[in-house]
Amino acid sequence: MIASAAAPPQAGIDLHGLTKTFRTPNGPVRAVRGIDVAIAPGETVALLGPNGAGKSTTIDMLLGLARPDAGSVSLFGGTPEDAVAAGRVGAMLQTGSLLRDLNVRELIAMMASLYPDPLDVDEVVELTGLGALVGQRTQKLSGGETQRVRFAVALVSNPDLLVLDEPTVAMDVEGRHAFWQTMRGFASRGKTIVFATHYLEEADDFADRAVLMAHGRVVADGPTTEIKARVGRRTIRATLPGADRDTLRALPGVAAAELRGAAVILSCTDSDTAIRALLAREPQASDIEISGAGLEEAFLELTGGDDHDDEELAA
Ligand SMILES: Nc1ncnc2c1ncn2[C@@H]1O[C@H](COP(=O)(O)OP(=O)(O)OP(=O)(O)O)[C@@H](O)[C@H]1O
Repeated sequence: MIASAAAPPQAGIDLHGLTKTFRTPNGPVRAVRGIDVAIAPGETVALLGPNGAGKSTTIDMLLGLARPDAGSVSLFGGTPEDAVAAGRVGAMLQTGSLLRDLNVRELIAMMASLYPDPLDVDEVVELTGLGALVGQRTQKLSGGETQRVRFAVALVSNPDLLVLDEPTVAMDVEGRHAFWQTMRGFASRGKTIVFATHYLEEADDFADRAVLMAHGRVVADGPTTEIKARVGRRTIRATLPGADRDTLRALPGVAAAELRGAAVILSCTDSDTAIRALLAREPQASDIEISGAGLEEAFLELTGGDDHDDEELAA
C-alpha cells in the first residue's frame, strides 16, 4: 500500500493565461491561446480534446518542460521546477524511453534513489502489477509492459501530483482495467491526477472533472455529468401509432421530432417539460424511454464548432 503522505497542501495547480506559439517554417502555430485552469489538491481531472487541441503543450508547460510565452503556472504554490525537484510531481508522457540494460526492479530502485521520500520499490512493483516482470530487461518489454514500467517510474517518488499524457494508449483492455484500478487507489489517498486522453469513457468513468480543449482554448470545464448536461439534448423514444410529426415538434421542450413506423423519437431541449406535454397530449404513448447525451455527443458538439482563427489572432 502507498505510505500515507502528509496532509495535502492547500495550493493545487493554477494555470493562468497560459499561451504558447510555435514558430514554424509555415508560420506561427498558436498551440495554446490563453487558458485558465485551477485544480484543487485531490482532484482527478481529464484533459480532453481532438488531435492538436493543445493538451500536450499545456502539460509540458504545467511540468516546466516548455516555457509559456505569456501567463503563469503555479504548482503547490511554487514553480513547476521546484515541485518536480522535490519529487512532488510524477509524469508519464507520450514520449520518453526507458533506460536500457537494467531490469525492471533495478530501474525502479534507481529512480527511487533520486527522490527524498520515495515509495518502497516492492510496493510500487505490487501496485503496478509488475511482479512477474521484475527480472526482465527493459528493452525486452512489450509496448503495454513498457507503459506499466513508465507508470511505476512516475509513481515511485510518491508524488502529490501525477500527470499522465494518454497513459493507456499501448495497453490492452485488461491492462487498462488494471491501470485504472491502481489509479483509483492512488487518487483515494488524496493525490491530484491530471490525465490527457482520447478515450472518452476513461474520462467519464474515472475523472471528477473534464477540461475540454479545442484549438488551444478551454471550451468546457466542469464535472463530466455537467458537461453532458450542457449539451442539453435528451432523447425521448415512445411507441405512438398514427402520431403527427408537426404536432410533436410543436410540443414545448421539443427541438425535433422523427417518426419511424409506430415509434416516435423526440430530441429535446427540456425533456422534463417535453415528457409532460407529450403525455398530456398523447396519453396512449407507451414504451417511453428517455436517454441523456453521452460525453461523446457533448465532446463533438463543444469541440466541433470552434473554427480556426489563426490569422485573426496572429494579427
Ligand atoms: N514543437 C512543436 N513545434 C511546432 N508545432 C508544434 C510543436 N508541438 C506542438 N505543435 C503544434 O501545436 C498544436 C498543439 O499540439 P499538442 O501536441 O499540444 O496537441 P494535443 O492536444 O496534445 O494533440 P494530440 O491529441 O494529437 O496529442 C498542434 O497544431 C501541433 O502541431
